[in-house]
Amino acid sequence: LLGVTASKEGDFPKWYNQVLTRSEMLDYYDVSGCYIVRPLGYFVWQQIQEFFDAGIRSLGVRNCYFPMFVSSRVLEREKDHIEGFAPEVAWVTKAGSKDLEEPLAIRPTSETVMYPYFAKWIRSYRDLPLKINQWCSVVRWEFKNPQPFLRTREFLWQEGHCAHFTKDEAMTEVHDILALYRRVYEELLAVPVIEGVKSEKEKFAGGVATTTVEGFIPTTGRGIQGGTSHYLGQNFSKMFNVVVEDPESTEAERPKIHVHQTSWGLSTRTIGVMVMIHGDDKGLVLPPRVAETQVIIIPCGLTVKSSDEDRRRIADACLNVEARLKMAGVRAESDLRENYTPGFKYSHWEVRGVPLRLEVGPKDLDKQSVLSVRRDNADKASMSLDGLEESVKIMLINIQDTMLSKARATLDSRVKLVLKWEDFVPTLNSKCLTLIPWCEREECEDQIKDRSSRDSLGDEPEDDKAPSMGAKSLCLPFKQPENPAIVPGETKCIQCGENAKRYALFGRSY
Ligand SMILES: O=C1CCCN[C@@H]1CCCn1cnc2cc(F)c(F)cc2c1=O
Ligand SMILES: [Mg+2]
Repeated sequence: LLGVTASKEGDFPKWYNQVLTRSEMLDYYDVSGCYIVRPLGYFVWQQIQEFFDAGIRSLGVRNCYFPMFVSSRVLEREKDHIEGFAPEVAWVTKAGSKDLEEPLAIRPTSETVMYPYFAKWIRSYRDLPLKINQWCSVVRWEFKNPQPFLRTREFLWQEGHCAHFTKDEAMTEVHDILALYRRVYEELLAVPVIEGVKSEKEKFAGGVATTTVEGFIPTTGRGIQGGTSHYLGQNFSKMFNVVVEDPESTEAERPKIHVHQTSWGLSTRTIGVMVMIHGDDKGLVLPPRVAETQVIIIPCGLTVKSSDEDRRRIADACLNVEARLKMAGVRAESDLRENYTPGFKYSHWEVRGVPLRLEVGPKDLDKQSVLSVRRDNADKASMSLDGLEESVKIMLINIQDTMLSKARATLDSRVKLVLKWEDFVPTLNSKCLTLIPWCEREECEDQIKDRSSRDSLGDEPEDDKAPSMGAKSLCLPFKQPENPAIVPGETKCIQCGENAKRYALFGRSY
């Protein structure tokens, strides 16, 4: 067994690689940008799927499946939708030794695949709302350096696509879905996120508005887009002619109304964010909600002098505790391997992120108790065998809550109000995000990115590495700071001096 030897603060990329591979969450693959999601990692994705699927089902969304191949005619249906993305599109051009009549794109997202069928299926307003989702993989041949889970050339996601008769109904759904994304992060992954709307520059160009949940990686001080829910308006329904007759009209030839659409996506990037935030120098730290093994039971206190009778007594006690916890719905396992020391086993399961360890020794048993050890903060506590199920369940809930509240405290401490431009770059350099009064003009955003990529204030970068990465707008948070509140017409944008409209969250990002 190899534990994690890299330090999270010392060599983050190497640490991240070691945590993922030595916890057995993921393995590398010989196609650059592609990775193998191993069972421990896949279990996390399955918990996310189960939770999110139940959530969208209760919103009336039905799952479906569309082909992964898109003809060039269909993909390039609308030039401006696709133009910026063309370099990322992967194409199939041959079958065997024969060239295909026409090359087929592998779906990078499914708007152009689905919406011709929306036009075919939606005839009357009674066919609305149409609410569908698919769980699938998509391929985007990104050229920026790949990172497991965070930026991969193929990734698993869900993409929801809905059509509504009214804008209000569509907007309500956009926010309902964003709330579900927030719950996936906070309730399952114990990751706090900031909800808001994207700037004009950062939004999905094909839509009208993009709402987002933004995460934060404290080790690098960088923000990360966690999931997006778009209000598409009538852009795509005009492009694909998705119309219904106006039910209110009394004319013979009733006017056609273009439907109001939404689309929303969440991917396996969620898993990378969770690992980066909670992992430590012993390896993976899993929130109990998504841990395949929540409790590992390990015999201890036995020595070479221990009698066979003692060994059997301890082993039986472990199996009994395991059975009781399983009966109570806790995902518990015993590690009774003969040829490994307790210490070896502790490390083995720590690198794998198991949230709670129970040590079962002769002395504990004499007292009808076991020793519990938490993975998140290493706290030890003796637990009576009497009522053990309840004690363990309460402990797991406490671990889940503590992980979220710690991560939230860190996030809160790293978001700084910046009211003067001269504080902007130094705040980024201290691994923080900034909340700034902002004019929301696209050219101002470009200037901010440029002025923050060079260390333009003359203070030399700490080391002579490449100049720091520019800051981008992450979102305009729904929760706006109230002190000091933006005074329309008075408060100025800290970069360009124009009137500020709202506070914007800016930072370096993935
Ligand atoms: O972000 C979502 C949620 C799920 C459904 N799609 C939307 C917008 C996706 C935006 N996007 C994102 N990336 C893309 C990459 C491509 F190669 C390409 F051809 C198109 C796109 C592209 O449209
Ligand atoms: Mg992209």
